Amino acid sequence: MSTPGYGQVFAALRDGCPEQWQAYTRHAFVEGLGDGSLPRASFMHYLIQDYVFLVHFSRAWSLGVIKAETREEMQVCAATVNALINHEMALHVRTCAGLGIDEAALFATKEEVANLAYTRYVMDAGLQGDFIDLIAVLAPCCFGYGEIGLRLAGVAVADTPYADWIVTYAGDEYQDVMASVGEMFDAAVFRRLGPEFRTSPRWQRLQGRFTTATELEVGFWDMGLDGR
Ligand SMILES: Cc1ncc(CO)c(N)n1
Repeated sequence: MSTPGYGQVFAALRDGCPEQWQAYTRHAFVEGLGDGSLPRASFMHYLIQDYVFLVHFSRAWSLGVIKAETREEMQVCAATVNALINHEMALHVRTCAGLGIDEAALFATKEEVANLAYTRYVMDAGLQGDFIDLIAVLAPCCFGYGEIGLRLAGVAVADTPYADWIVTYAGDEYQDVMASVGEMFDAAVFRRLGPEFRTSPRWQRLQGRFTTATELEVGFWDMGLDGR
């Protein structure tokens, strides 16, 4: 199937680590969401950790407003922070509330090491580098879930209990934000590295950040499965 377009910089980074990208987006956890075979306990373990993930992920996106060099960059980062806090996290709150887990309990959840490692790596990469270092390390999370959501929406069995999750990421709200992030990322990289960005001395570092974040996404799914 064709891959949705989130811009040419993302496509170049993704194509620079095909094995890791495959391990992330075709992980057993993901396949279990689509065919409904994922154990409920694994899903809940993942979702509660993901709530905490999103708290720190939102903090990292907020750093984008600080590192931005144009109002457009600021605008896309601010809109993403809004989407994460006010929309995506609503899925987690709603799903957990249905099982009697209230938001105070979610916020107080103890982070698993794989979760902690991922978000603090993102935060540190963003603090150390400039705006495009930050977006490169945020990109696998954003676009990976966008790709996974769209693919699962096409192949998931009708009665998967995880339809709400799939729709959250396949839906227009998430996809529209991702399209604007992809456009902004292209413009941000062209602005700093020029159209021949792949030959820039900085490219390998951006690729390294992206690849490591992708590996940490694999670790996050593994953590979810371990919760069985
Ligand atoms: C671990 C992880 N990666 C990406 C996303 C998408 O925002 C998420 N919710 N959780």
